[in-house]
Formats: sequence, C-alpha cells, structure tokens
Amino acid sequence: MSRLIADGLTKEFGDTVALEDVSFEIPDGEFVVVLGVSGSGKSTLLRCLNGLTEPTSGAVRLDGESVTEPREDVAMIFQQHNIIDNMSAFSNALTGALHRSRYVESVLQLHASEEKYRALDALDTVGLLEEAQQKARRMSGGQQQRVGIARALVQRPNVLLADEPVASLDPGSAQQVMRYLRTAASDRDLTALISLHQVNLARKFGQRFIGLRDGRKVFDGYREEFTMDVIDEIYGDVDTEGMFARTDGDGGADKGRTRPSSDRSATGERTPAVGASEGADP
Ligand SMILES: Nc1ncnc2c1ncn2[C@@H]1O[C@H](COP(=O)(O)OP(=O)(O)OP(=O)(O)O)[C@@H](O)[C@H]1O
Repeated sequence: MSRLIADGLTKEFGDTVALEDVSFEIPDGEFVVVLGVSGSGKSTLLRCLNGLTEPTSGAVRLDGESVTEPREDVAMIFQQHNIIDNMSAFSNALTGALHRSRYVESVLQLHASEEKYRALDALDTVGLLEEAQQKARRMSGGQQQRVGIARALVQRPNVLLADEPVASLDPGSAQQVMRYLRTAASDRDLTALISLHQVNLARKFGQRFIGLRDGRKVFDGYREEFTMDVIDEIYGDVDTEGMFARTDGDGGADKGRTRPSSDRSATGERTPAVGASEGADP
C-alpha cells in the first residue's frame, strides 16, 4: 500500500499542453479510474506517475519520495500487454520477477522456487492457474491481458497503473479483466489508477474518479458525486452514448446510458469490497 501524490503536474510537448497543473492525492489502497476523451492526457498522466515521462513542471511523490524514473514498486499495465506469444502463461508471469534476478539467472531462466510460487499465485488471482502451461498465443485477448496483470503482480508492486487495459477487448472480456484487476488490487492492498474509455465500466468498478479534459483535472470525486452532469463536464460535446458499453455479461442492469445512482447503498461504499457494487466474484 502506498500514498501517491501528483503535485501540479504539467507536461508540454512543444506547443501541446498534454497536462496542465494536475494535482491529487491517492491514499493507500484506493482504486481510482481516470476518464477523459482521447487526447485529454490520461496516458501522459499515467506515464508521469510511473516516471516514464518527465513532467515539464510539478512532481510525483510516492510515500514522500520523488518518482523520477520507473520503479519496481510501481507496476504498469498497457493496452498492448506485450506478453511473449511463444511463452506459456507461467513463463510470462515469471518475467515480472526479472528485475530481482541476476543476468545469468534470467538468461538461463533459473528462478527461485519462491518466484515460481509467486507466478502461480498471481495466475491464480487472475483465474488462470489451470492455463499456466498454455502458450500465450493460444489464449484470448482477455486471457492475455490477465497474464499481463499476473506479470505485474509478480513484480510485487505497491502501486498498480493501467493505461486503458481493456480498450481492445469485447465487452464481456473487458468486464472480466476489470473484475480481476479490482480483485488483485483489493487482495493485495494495492493503490490502483486505471484509465478507461467506457463510462459504465468505470462506474461499475471505480471507487474514485478523476476526469481530465484538455489536460486539466475537471473532476475528482467518489461514486455518489459521479453524476451525469459530471460525465458531461468531462466529455463536453463528445457523444458518450457509445462509451456506455454493456457491462453485464448476464444482460443485467448496466445496459445503455443510465443515470448513475447517487444512492450509496446501491452503488457501494467508498471502500467497497471487490464486487460489492456488482455482487459477483470473478
Ligand atoms: N510523445 C508525445 N509527443 C507529442 N505529443 C504528445 C506525446 N504524447 C502525447 N502527446 C499529446 O498530448 C495530448 C495528450 O495525449 P495522451 O496520449 O496523454 O491522451 P489520452 O487521453 O491518453 O489519449 P488516448 O485516449 O487517445 O490514449 C495529445 O494532444 C497528444 O497528441
């Protein structure tokens, strides 16, 4: 668990201001969804938080320490999960431990049994223990992304960042991956920040929401404050109809564009247990 702070983050690429004076503080163990139209600065924000992109001004702090480069305790999951097709789910997950291996060990794939256990445990967390020996190329997009999550977990992070992890998946797989992500973060007390396009998925799995528009933070709040007016403020004139992707595999309640409930008991508490807002285990 770790406390993550963005303090006045601004990032300029030439004349483009990708982020403008973005500040927030995320307490230990919170599950935050970042929303915004394409180009609003979501990826730039996540890359700054991970130390992959240096902000033009402002700073990122994790438990009081400046984040200026990628760190072992901050894992990042990308839309393109970059797992290795030719390797099994287990071997892919194990690569999350590479930074702890010496060069010779990693070349010879000599992993300590503790790391192997960790890889199996991570695959179990994402529901792929029985597929551990399956080659990644034989897995579906959703399964491959779950292997990517397992690999991130093997890194033993305190903070989990995911940049549109379900953007290329069909609605059912996207929901499943989000559910595993939420479970993984909850089980391991990770502080998590996930960028998403789909508003319904955000509502279903998010605990706190940060909205970006033209690089500026236009919303930062919890479920009961995340209203249709807020969604309109984040998305402006962009038609959000298509972003309310169907999220219930069983054809349940979240179909279509519906007004978010402001009823806490219906939407779950600020710190709901995984699945508390949806009533389902992975
Ligand atoms: N390396 C870069 N060089 C130049 N401009 C960039 C770079 N990275 C991002 N930008 C610009 O910064 C702005 C924010 O981009 P960013 O990728 O952070 O948005 P996003 O919300 O993640 O978009 P998407 O949802 O399409 O991934 C955009 O105008 C983009 O063109």
